[in-house]
Amino acid sequence: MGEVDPAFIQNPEHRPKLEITKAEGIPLIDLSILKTPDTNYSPDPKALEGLVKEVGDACKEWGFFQIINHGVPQEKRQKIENASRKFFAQSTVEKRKVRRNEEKVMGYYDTEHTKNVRDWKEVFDFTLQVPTLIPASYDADDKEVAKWYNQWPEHPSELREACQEYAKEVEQLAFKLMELIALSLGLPENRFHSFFKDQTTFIRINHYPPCPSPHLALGVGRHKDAGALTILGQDDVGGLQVKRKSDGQWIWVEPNPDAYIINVGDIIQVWSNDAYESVEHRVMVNSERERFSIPFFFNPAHYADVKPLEELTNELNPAKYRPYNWGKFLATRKRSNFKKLDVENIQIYHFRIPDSELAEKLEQGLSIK
Ligand SMILES: O=C(O)CCC(=O)C(=O)O
Ligand SMILES: [Fe+2]
Repeated sequence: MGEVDPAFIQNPEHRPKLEITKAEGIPLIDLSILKTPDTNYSPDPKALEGLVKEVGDACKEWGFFQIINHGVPQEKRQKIENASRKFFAQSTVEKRKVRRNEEKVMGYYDTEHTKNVRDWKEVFDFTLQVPTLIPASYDADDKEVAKWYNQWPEHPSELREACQEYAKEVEQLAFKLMELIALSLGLPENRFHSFFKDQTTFIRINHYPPCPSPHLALGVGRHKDAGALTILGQDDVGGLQVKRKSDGQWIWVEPNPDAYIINVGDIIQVWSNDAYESVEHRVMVNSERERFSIPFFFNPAHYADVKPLEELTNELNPAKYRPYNWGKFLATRKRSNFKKLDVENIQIYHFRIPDSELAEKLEQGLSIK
């Protein structure tokens, strides 16, 4: 990646301003009360109630928050970061030995596009479950299921173990967070667990090299995460910006290498019937320092039909989405990642029930009362 190829250049309205808005940041939440000193430990109910409220408020107001004292050992995080640095420092030829393609969906990739503009980054993807089952195609009538396997590079040889150990730790955290989110919606704490039985979760290691034109390109263009929940570790460089719900301003997320950034994905938005929204974010690059980040995309089983939870809908708050199959949604997304399509990617609003129809349902609901 030398000078800026036109493929990387954002339309003027999407180019980042280099003077950044630091404003009041996304909420910082301390999870230390969840730490389990022994197996019979359960947190003080009052403290837990306070924590659940903090999580619920953050999901409602921002769709994003940071957590500290999250229980993922610093040493595991260091190990994956160190191995990743070594991996990306190699030549393109070496890295492309584990290049992703239409059949092998996991591995190295350096030409990803977000909203049809190329991202200034290279990535390495791996799944948690091996193999991960996923529909073979995006065609709704095709019932064939394919298997995703990981591709591990020869160098550095420690990358594989570092990734697997890290994934186990973050997975536990992901379940804990889903419990807090369930409680915050007034649901039993294990309400979401079964969706993740045959999860399609994957982890991405992002490397953003220094960019000669940070005012024209983005590390990742504006987007929302399609899965349930994202747990993002980032180094001390910074670059992530979140679109503030209250006024649509792009807010810089102050990097804290001890914390994780959590964001609600599209699936939680649908499950919660819009009580919590998946929020747009993007990544700025800079001309001096490379940056690393590691998102963990917590995704349900491919056969999950995503729809508003019955407990969260009623005649006065009818379901705002038609059900959609997660596997087909993901397969459609993966397909367009490879080709720079001129059409818009599949989005949850394609499944949204039109307001006029919702108003009609609401009227019917009211007349029953
Ligand atoms: O690198 C980051 O801070 C965020 C990356 C991201 O949003 C993504 O990969 O979906
Ligand atoms: Fe993202």
